[in-house]
Amino acid sequence: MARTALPHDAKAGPTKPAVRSVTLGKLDLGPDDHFVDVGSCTGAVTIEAARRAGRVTAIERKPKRLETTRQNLAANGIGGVELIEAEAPDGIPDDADALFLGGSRNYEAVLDRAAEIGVDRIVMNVSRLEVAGDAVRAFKARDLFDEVLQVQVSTGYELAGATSFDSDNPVYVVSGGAK
Ligand SMILES: C[S@@+](CC[C@H](N)C(=O)[O-])C[C@H]1O[C@@H](n2cnc3c(N)ncnc32)[C@H](O)[C@@H]1O
Repeated sequence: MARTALPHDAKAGPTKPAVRSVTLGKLDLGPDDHFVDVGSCTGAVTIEAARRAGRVTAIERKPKRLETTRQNLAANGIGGVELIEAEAPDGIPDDADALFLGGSRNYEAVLDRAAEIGVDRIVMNVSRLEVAGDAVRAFKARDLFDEVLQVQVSTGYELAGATSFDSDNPVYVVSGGAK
């Protein structure tokens, strides 16, 4: 798999590489899938999803960040992604097979829409504990819940000829889908 270059940054994001791996593992994308990235921001998840899914739609409410998604997609040589400036659930297409919530604004309405159109795989990443609890309850209330993971990653770096570790904050990865 090609490395993901993110030469253009944004105030939020990117989803860290190891967390992207877990997220994309849960999404299990293939060539028949239409994937929707809600809150595409730097485009880090959009780019890696576009290498796997047949179709990708990226939705971002902030125009500057959507432009960052566009620039980073181009920097990775990826075309064909539909970019929508909207605040989801607006913009979510009827034929979505898999959906990622990287942004939590309106997430209950996004889950309502995902349940209504029968999205098969849904992943939401959350960093704040209380929001994670609320998100788990929201997945369960709509019969969308499968699992929540707490992902905590430490990355090795060289220190005095040996290896030490830098820790990232934990991320809660809530996953499931319409039954
Ligand atoms: C933490 S960032 C996502 C990071 C992204 N996955 C990446 O790798 O760069 C959250 C983003 O979601 C956007 N966002 C939040 N709620 C949204 C919604 N309902 N619709 C569209 N964008 C949303 C925010 O503007 C922000 O850019």
